Amino acid sequence: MATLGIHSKKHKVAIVGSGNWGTTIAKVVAESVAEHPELFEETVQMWVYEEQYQIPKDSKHHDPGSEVSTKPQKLTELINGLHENVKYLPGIPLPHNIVANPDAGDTVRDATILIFNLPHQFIGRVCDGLKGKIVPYARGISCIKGVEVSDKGCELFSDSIGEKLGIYCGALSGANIATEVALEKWSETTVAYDPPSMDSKHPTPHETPTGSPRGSSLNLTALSGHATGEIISPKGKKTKLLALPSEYPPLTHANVKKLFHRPYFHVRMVSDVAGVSLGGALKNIVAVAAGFVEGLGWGNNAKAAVMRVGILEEVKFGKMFFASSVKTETFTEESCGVADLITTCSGGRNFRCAKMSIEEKKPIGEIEERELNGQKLQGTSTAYEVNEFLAKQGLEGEFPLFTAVWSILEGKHKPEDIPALIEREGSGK
Ligand SMILES: NC(=O)C1=CN([C@@H]2O[C@H](COP(=O)(O)OP(=O)(O)OC[C@H]3O[C@@H](n4cnc5c(N)ncnc54)[C@H](O)[C@@H]3O)[C@@H](O)[C@H]2O)C=CC1
Ligand SMILES: O=C(CO)COP(=O)(O)O
Repeated sequence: MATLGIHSKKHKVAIVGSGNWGTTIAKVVAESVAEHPELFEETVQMWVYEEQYQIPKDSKHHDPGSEVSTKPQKLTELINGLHENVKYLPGIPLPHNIVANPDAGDTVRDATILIFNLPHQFIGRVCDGLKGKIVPYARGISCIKGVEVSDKGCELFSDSIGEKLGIYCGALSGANIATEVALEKWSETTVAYDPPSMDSKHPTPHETPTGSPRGSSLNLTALSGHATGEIISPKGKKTKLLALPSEYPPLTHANVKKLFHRPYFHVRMVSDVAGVSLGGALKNIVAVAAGFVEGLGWGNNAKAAVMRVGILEEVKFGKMFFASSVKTETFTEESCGVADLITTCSGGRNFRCAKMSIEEKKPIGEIEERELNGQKLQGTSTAYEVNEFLAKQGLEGEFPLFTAVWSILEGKHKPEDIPALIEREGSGK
């Protein structure tokens, strides 16, 4: 059996995205790779969507005598010079082994582990630009909270990234308000990584084609000296994969955990990629509803009612559309499920902006623009995307809370209508 000591290569890690959560995860990972030099290369490249940014007067970096403070500068240069993402994660010192890179292709060059962490509306285009630029046997982890709705139906980002780039992609999601994690306040997270069987030289019986629940099949035909195989998504889509060469440490649960686990960021590893991804995506719609009732001044009982129905709709959505792989326990027992619902409905951006929109009687988009300094809400667009998907099948009535949020955003109903809308027969079952 191979031990880590005999692996001649280390994993190079790249982060695709550098917003509030993207930069926080870059910090987490940069600390971990420095702690595990036997597994990972020390430098972590982080792709930054380049923009000009002027350091605000109240920043500790503001120096009226310096050009850096008086004129807008490239964000990448500010991050690399100050070791801080002054726009999206101000006030948090970043490890010096993070390199901000404006060139996405250059960021991922030679990386065997790609971490995708962008607002979900941008990921499709960014992945298109990465095609042909990644190592063919790279493996991915999506930290994105959202779903992709298209003519093909409703897909997980882990699947659509995997399919576009021809790689296996797992997911990380949890009760993780970025600023708290960045400040190293303790939290838990869930990482779903179901190692493709072709990555193992000695597959165990349950990893063989007929035994694997996700159906990853092993075909030891040599291609460029590596084993190949294919992975089958929860929706039955097949993606051809090149095995991770044996020169690299295997990406077992234990090794993937080492990439993210910190004393202040506790990782639980699972295999339910669909459950983890859906918990993170769908709770954002519920958080908008929680913000609406809070904005009305209705109190904690009302918010709890919305959360109760919300988690039932999350599970129902998973079971109805991703039946082959989703586990109820992922929603009820893991950080990515009930815990994320609670934290986001308590203090997340979706909750806060929805609350303000009701209090100030202004569209939520206007509040987002004013309050978030370029950060993006995911709950509003996810409410539209999920509604589009449900409406096509005439299933809106099966998900009254998700539908109510869409309907309120559309101006067809008022937040005061939520109790009646979710009271419909069968709701929450
Ligand atoms: N912020 C948080 O507390 C948490 C966020 N998440 C999830 O992580 C994902 C990423 O969120 P954040 O890092 O917080 O992003 P963010 O909300 O800070 O968004 C800003 C990011 O979007 C980028 N951006 C803006 N326009 C773009 C364009 N046209 N193309 C590409 N990128 C562009 C900006 O450069 C910046 O990196 C989301 O799905 C979110 O739901 C998950 C856990 C916690
Ligand atoms: O996902 C989050 C916490 O886990 C953050 O939620 P918001 O995007 O609503 O801030």
